[in-house]
Amino acid sequence: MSPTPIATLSKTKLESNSNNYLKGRKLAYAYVTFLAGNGDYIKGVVGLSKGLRKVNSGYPLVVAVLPDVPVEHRRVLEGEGCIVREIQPVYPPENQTEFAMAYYVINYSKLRIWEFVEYEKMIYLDGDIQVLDNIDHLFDLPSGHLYAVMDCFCEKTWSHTPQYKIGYCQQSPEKVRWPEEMGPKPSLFFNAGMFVFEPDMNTYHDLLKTLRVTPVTPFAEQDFLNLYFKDIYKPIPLIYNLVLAMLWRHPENVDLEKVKVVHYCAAGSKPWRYTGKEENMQREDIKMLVKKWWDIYNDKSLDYKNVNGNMAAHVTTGNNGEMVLASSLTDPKVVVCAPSAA
Ligand SMILES: O=c1ccn([C@@H]2O[C@H](COP(=O)(O)OP(=O)(O)O[C@H]3O[C@H](CO)[C@H](O)[C@H](O)[C@H]3O)[C@@H](O)[C@H]2O)c(=O)[nH]1
Ligand SMILES: O[C@H]1[C@H](O)[C@@H](O)[C@H](O)[C@@H](O)[C@H]1O
Ligand SMILES: [Mn+2]
Repeated sequence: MSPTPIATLSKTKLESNSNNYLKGRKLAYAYVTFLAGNGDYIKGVVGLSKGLRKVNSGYPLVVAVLPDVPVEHRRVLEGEGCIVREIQPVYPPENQTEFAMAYYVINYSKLRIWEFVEYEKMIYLDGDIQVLDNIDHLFDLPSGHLYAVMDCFCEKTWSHTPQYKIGYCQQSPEKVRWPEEMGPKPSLFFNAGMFVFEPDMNTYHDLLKTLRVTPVTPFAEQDFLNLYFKDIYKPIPLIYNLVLAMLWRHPENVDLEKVKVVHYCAAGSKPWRYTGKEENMQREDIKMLVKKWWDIYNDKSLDYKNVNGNMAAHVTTGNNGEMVLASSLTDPKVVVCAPSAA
């Protein structure tokens, strides 16, 4: 049985809390990212965690880790105030992987985050994402939908698709129109590096069941999620997930000043691996964004242990096994979820 959600807990318990910062907030919200392996993506996650703290996010960052993430890396993340949750790998059906880019296969494991039902709503962020501005308000979007930013089809990573072959992109659908003879226009397609979703056990089981009978395609879980959620998907503005290629493919759509979330997904743009050698990587806007990431990553004042008087908060376990939210400001403990009856 899953923990009792906050809504069913006694009101007085919450109202008796005197901390204004926590008042009126739904506490069963969290950010979530995903980490696999013992490589350098942990740097991305640490950078993301510090970025969320810098913008005074009111919710914790859960890191869903695969079993191959070494214990030292888990300790680093906990030391950053993250909640580390181990998940088991999800593999695509056997004999189908030949069609998937091997690199993406691990990403199917991301489906496990639907299992995190102690949270009512979560915002998933890839480890190669940085937040430049607070996006907590996205938790207030009406429930019942999956929210994400529309992808761009113009990079070579899309060369296997009919869209790429004819030069059609949903970001500028008037430039090259979708020809009638090619059938119905493809559904809107989101980039799966960022999305707002509601964990739910029924959805979780159905996702895994459906995956078993779904052919594997090049963008792996990104294609799968797009297919699965196509009826409830709602696009949100690109300021919530700037896929870097937008800067040179659709500059007319981008107002960099307004961007709140940057996704370093273009080839050669991961800040912790940046050399500036790959195509487009010498652009001034890219150099500026890579520097921004490093400034956050290197900022010691954003380390969890150094944050005093900041509104950082994390979920911890109380004496009776209940989940509590502890703020570093006054350390009031507010029950988020009652202990599991299981
Ligand atoms: O060795 C790895 C590889 C990936 N990751 C995690 O998996 C995420 C996805 O990988 P990338 O960010 O490198 O992938 P892209 O942004 O290039 O790819 C996009 O397409 C992918 C298709 O599988 C996913 O949907 C991904 O979320 C989406 O942003 C990473 O951010 C990171 O959180 C690791 O932890 N270790
Ligand atoms: O448009 C994006 C981009 O090209 C990324 O580099 C790729 O990894 C994504 O999955 C894709 O959707
Ligand atoms: Mn990514």
